[in-house]
Amino acid sequence: MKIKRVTVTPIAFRDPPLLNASGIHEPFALRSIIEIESDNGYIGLGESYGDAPALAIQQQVQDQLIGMDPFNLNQLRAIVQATVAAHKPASVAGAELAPGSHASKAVSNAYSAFEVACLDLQAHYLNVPLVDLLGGAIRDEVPFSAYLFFKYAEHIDSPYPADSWGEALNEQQIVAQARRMIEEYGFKSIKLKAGALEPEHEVACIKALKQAFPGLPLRIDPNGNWSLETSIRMAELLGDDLQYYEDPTPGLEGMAELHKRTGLPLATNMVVTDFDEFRRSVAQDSVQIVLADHHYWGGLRDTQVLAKMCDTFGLGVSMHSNSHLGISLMAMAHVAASVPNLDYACDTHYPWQEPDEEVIKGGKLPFVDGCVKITRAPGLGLELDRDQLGKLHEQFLSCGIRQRDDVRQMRRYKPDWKTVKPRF
Ligand SMILES: O=C([O-])C(=O)C[C@H](O)[C@@H](O)C(=O)[O-]
Ligand SMILES: [Mg+2]
Repeated sequence: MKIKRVTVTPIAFRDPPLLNASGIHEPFALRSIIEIESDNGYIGLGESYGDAPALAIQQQVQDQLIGMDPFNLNQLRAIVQATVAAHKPASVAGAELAPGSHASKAVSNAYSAFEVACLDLQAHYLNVPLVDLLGGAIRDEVPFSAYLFFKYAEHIDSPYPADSWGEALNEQQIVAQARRMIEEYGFKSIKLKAGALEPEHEVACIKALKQAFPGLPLRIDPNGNWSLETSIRMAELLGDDLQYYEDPTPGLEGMAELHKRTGLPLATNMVVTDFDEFRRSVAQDSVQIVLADHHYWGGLRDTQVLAKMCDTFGLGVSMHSNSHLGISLMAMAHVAASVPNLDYACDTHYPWQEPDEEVIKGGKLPFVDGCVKITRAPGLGLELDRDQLGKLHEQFLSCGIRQRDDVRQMRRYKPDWKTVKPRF
């Protein structure tokens, strides 16, 4: 079996005005959809970053895969490495919130984009679910958490009508957002994206969530926007309210000191983003839970390696997300299903994406009781809806955004918005 055709299609989909440590989401999020077709008619799908630098590498790799055996993932890695070495990728503004967009992650992120599509193709050829190529499913239902954001009701100068979630800036609105998400999807744990408003206010929102949903595990993620002192002060207010404390303060050293001073379990997708940082983190006990993300950790199989390393060094493992569609969700679910020590519900932005903006046949994937179900369908069990792909590609062409920049977007609301970090 040989690869006959590789297509990388950039897409844009509507994204709500979600607040974070950098600023605010732009009205469109970018992704790329990868299709790999074999000479005997099988197709594998992948989804990755659609920002210009990531897209440029994917487009440089795509034609080099023609004629390759889709089982030869070592050859894929070599092609990606040579391509990245030849074209030094540009750095990306605001990459800390989307670590896979960072130039240093160019190999792992491009490799991952094509690895998922090759594994999907292999699994279709063998007529088995993709997870079988990862050692088989330890669980066939993968739990996800309700991922809450502070948000405005609508985008500034919005190119489309407001989303149905409304404003969420105070305790009542955040509890209402959680209630809707839990009622619609059945999530059994809650994450609050923080680092956007005053820390005491964000902690008050956690307290309100605790009161409204007693017994549900809670997490807060200020994306490194709190100083060490603020993080300690908030830890005192939070007491034992949290399942884990995600990236409150920047840097491996800051997180190590915070853990030493509070004893709280710290999770990260910011200070441990590759195996070198993993090694440095273990040496100083910076974090206790690593949030994996196959998009920048070098694919599904390297995510399994990361999970094994976490197990070896006594760390927990959970999963990070960025704005994404169903191919990414299913790839996340398949690898999560294969990892024995994935003991936490994974993050997902999927509920924030609009129901009419999915590129797979059948529309948006369901969560049942907060879980994505792994079926026995071959591969990821997904088929592309070409009309939808075309529509979201047209939207990419017309939306004018080529690189995520939450700071630039916030300056449209607040012209003197600073990038200083930590802000609080
Ligand atoms: O856990 C995280 O840090 C994220 O999910 C990063 C994302 O970029 C999030 O901050 C967002 O979507 O604004
Ligand atoms: Mg995070």
